[in-house]
Amino acid sequence: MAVGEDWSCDANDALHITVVQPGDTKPKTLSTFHPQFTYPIFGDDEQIFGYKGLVIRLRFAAHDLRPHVHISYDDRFKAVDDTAATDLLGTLKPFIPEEALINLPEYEKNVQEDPGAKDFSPPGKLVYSYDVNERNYEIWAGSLANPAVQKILDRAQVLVSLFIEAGTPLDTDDPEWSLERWTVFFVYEKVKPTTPTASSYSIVGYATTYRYWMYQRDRSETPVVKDVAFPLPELKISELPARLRIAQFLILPSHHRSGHGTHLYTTIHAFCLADPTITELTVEDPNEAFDALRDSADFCLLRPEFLKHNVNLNPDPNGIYSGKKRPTVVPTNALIPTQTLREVRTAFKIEATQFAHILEMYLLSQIPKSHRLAGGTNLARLLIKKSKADNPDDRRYYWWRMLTKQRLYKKHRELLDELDLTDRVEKLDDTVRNVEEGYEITLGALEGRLPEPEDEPTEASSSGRGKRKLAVSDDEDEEENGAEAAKRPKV
Ligand SMILES: CC(=O)SCCNC(=O)CCNC(=O)[C@H](O)C(C)(C)COP(=O)(O)OP(=O)(O)OC[C@H]1O[C@@H](n2cnc3c(N)ncnc32)[C@H](O)[C@@H]1OP(=O)(O)O
Repeated sequence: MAVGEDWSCDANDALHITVVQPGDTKPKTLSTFHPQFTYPIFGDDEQIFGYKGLVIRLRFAAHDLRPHVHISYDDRFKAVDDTAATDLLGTLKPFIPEEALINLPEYEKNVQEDPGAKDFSPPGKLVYSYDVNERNYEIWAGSLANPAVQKILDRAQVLVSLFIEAGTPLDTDDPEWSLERWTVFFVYEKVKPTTPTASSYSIVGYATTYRYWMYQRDRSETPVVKDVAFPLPELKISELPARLRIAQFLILPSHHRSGHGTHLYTTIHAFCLADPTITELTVEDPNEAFDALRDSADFCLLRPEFLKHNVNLNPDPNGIYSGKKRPTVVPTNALIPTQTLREVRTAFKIEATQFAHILEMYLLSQIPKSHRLAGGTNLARLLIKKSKADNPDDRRYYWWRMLTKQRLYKKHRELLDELDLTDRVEKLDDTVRNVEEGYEITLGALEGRLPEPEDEPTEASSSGRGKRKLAVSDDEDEEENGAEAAKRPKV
């Protein structure tokens, strides 16, 4: 063993995840991919010490995710004093079920000759079917209290540590009443079985969701102390008002960017709409890719509703444009139909911050591009002229920025109030620009996919000047309930 030889390797490269299905004589590979992260298992450096040519193969049967771990390497570091090769099995054991540790021939036999495969159907109920490129897919949903759901989830959970940043596997040993809060959605492809005894299902992805009790107080009723008889009637958690929260959401890499994530998300959303006890759909720690998916899906969902109600920014709120006095507050109620929007949000069960994002994106899309930053509008001129700009689309854009700044200010008030006025204005300007750029990316990605609205906004020119300080107070009686419910890094 040469001194200074490099015995470390990248854990993400060493770990191969393989989906298998029965073949002619032994299981064959359907897809293979590497994890996105291994730090929850191998530490922050994602390095494994003590092996050359290391391959850790984590196999899953395509239908029921029967797992297997197989480790192979060319050479292993011989321990010197305290320095020894990583104990691979010991490190992996907390993350994989015990059943994954049998020998490979036995595993292959189990997959090849699985007597239950032919009649296997995903656990729970079939809730949605769809086609992509002439391939059929199904989404099944079941309670985590169902042992069949639990079994597949237990087998899949290691993927959370490998693909969802800061994701933690669920504890499926919880008491039944708690497991009943969880609904797991599985996406499967319906395939032609590879052998007469093979399954016709192949995993694509899954999501876990849970009911999160929502406190609701009827403010029209004065609270009174009541005499009630004990014991109190038993409460069923499934009957209490709740938010539904998406905890983990995963599509296997071999199926990415084919619309499965969107189908899964919209199915979960439809599940919320159909359940009268669920008031809102929220998401736990969404990442950037999930945000992009959710924003596109929610935009497509809400856009027809906004069009139906002619939602648009009023370029002349309260006749201010024609008046002499400049407004000192953002006249929200005069700018947008707040009551209608509240009703749309409630009906569609979209969480408040997410709804605000989609509304802002929609209102921006209604301003012709040449009057937005992305189309090269003259912002310096607009900031002089402000709400007195001659062109209604310039005024719309001005008010769009003010509305968005108002939301951002409310959300980050504590932080912003620590800054002096000039820095605060600059910070808000930077933030609104970032937000706008993000919306433009999503709108750009959706371009061409959306039906053209009948009344397209018109293009026009702008000019003028003026000066005024930033107004961030609000005249809207805003509904605070749940506005910050989901943890979301996005502003
Ligand atoms: C609550 C949570 O669990 S957050 C964690 C989410 N899960 C993960 O990150 C695990 C690993 N990644 C995945 O499972 C998948 O990549 C997902 C779920 C993020 C996306 O699933 P997909 O099936 O690929 O999404 P889908 O094909 O429906 O994409 C819809 C849109 O979302 C956006 N999108 C999807 N993936 C990405 C990405 N990696 N980066 C940026 N945008 C993305 C795009 O706008 C895409 O439309 P396009 O493909 O036409 O451009």
